Amino acid sequence: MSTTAAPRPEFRDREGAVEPDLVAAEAAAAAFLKALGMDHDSEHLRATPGRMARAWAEMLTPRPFNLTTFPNEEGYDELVLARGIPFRSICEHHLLPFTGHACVGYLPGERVLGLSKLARVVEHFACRPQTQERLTKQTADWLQAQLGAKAVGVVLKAEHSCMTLRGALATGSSTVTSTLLGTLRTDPSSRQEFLALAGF
Ligand SMILES: Nc1nc2c(ncn2[C@@H]2O[C@H](COP(=O)(O)OP(=O)(O)OP(=O)(O)O)[C@@H](O)[C@H]2O)c(=O)[nH]1
Ligand SMILES: [Zn+2]
Repeated sequence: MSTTAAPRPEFRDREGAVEPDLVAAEAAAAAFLKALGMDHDSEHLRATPGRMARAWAEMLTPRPFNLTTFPNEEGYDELVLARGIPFRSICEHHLLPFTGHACVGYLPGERVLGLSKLARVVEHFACRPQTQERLTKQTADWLQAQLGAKAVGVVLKAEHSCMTLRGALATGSSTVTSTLLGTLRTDPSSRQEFLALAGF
């Protein structure tokens, strides 16, 4: 009996995005350090502009991944939640990192998503200058559009270094954001169940 493999399209939503120019980024990093009065001729700092360029390119370039879904043969109709997904992103206001954990869940329809993809989609949208609100909503909207899920919930809790290591110096503070779609938004008991399972 022949079986037909389920489609596994590679997810890239930034077709046509400009590849990082590491040579130009290194020169800009060197100029940046010089403008801040840093002597990058010292042995420790000599290679720093190149490291800066590669580090920022790494943090701002999403890794493509396969959208592996499976038929929901058992008709599983309860929430699927992945909790404690670590993520790091870059605040678009200061270009400083914010880091935390995500809880991503959905109520399956005809297909279920490979579990690791719940983490990969957060990482995907995190690899760009972001606000926490947008990252939360993009993750939820993507899941709903891709899966035809009956409900989607995303909660992020993060520490913004722009707020803790400088400026307000609000050490230890964290920011929580959530996007609930479908029945998680409209049905108070489903919403309550999701938030209880999410542990927020
Ligand atoms: N809503 C939202 N604001 C953010 C996020 N990341 C950083 N910010 C805020 O963006 C704002 C930028 O404010 P500005 O007044 O232009 O910048 P600033 O002078 O450096 O402000 P301070 O951080 O208060 O020193 C700050 O209040 C940051 O806390 C985010 O993900 N969401
Ligand atoms: Zn910031």
